[in-house]
Amino acid sequence: MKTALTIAGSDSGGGAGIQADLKAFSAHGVYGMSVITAVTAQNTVEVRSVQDIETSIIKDQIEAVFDDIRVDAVKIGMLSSAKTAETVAASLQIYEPAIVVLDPVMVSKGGHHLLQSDAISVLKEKIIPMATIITPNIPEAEVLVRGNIQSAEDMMEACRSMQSLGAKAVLLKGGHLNGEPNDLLFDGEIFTWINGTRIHTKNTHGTGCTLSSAIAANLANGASLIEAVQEAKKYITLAITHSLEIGNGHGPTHHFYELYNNAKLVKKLLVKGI
Ligand SMILES: Nc1ncnc2c1ncn2[C@@H]1O[C@H](COP(=O)(O)OP(=O)(O)O)[C@@H](O)[C@H]1O
Ligand SMILES: Cc1ncc(COP(=O)(O)O)c(N)n1
Repeated sequence: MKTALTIAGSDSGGGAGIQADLKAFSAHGVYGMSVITAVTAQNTVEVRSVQDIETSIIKDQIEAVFDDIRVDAVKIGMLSSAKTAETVAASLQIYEPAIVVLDPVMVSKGGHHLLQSDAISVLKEKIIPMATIITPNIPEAEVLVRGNIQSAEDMMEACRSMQSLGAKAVLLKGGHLNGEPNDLLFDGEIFTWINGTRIHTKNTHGTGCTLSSAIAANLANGASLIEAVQEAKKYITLAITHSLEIGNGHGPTHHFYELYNNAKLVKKLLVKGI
């Protein structure tokens, strides 16, 4: 069985962060592991408080996993502080994981800051250069490139600028712009639009976490970058289509194990002509 490790924050409400990542890994048939960077007291409405985990414990968690278990892919989410980002960068440098999917989480759907501003330079200088792919949304990309992104041309320019920070590829998510949620993949040479259809729901808590974890799981399972992203887009679309009316705020996406796996099985059988 392939394995994936998420390095991210805990969401007590279960919709985003570590909890969403592990659910997405399982739905893809990948063995999930976790390094917790921060504990958030959170539900579908708000983030009430955040406790950063001591950096020595973050380092220990990373070492405990890598010293014992083969890690096929790493997904990085909420890093919270500059010292946490420094610790994650230094620890990963020792193990040099081949696949790193970075979701540069900055602000929650409810507007709570999940990354302190002095951590942005560490993210840019030390974490992004080790990423196979980074998956910013529009507001996160605007912080990383220090500019406004409104059009398709702006998205292309932002991708180029972020890729030049050292990531192998960039998936700029268009969900925060008006119109269809079309994402743009740039691998350093080719631009590919990964188009979507907007689902009208408020239940989008954890969509970014889910998408990046699905990409990590697909890469762990041996998919090419473009296949990993295209399949993950199908997965997140299904997960939003069947999102859950849980809580009073932004409800979580549904990690639709049976439907997702059945859909893949039917496709396989059709290809084989069975
Ligand atoms: N209402 C929606 N309907 C369909 N797809 C969406 C919707 N909102 C976001 N997406 C897609 O979900 C994925 C996660 O994006 P986004 O919500 O922008 O992430 P984040 O949680 O980082 O803000 C992207 O592929 C985006 O295009
Ligand atoms: C621990 C943690 N990590 C990430 C997010 C972002 O998810 P969203 O953008 O859907 O609020 C979150 N709310 N909490």
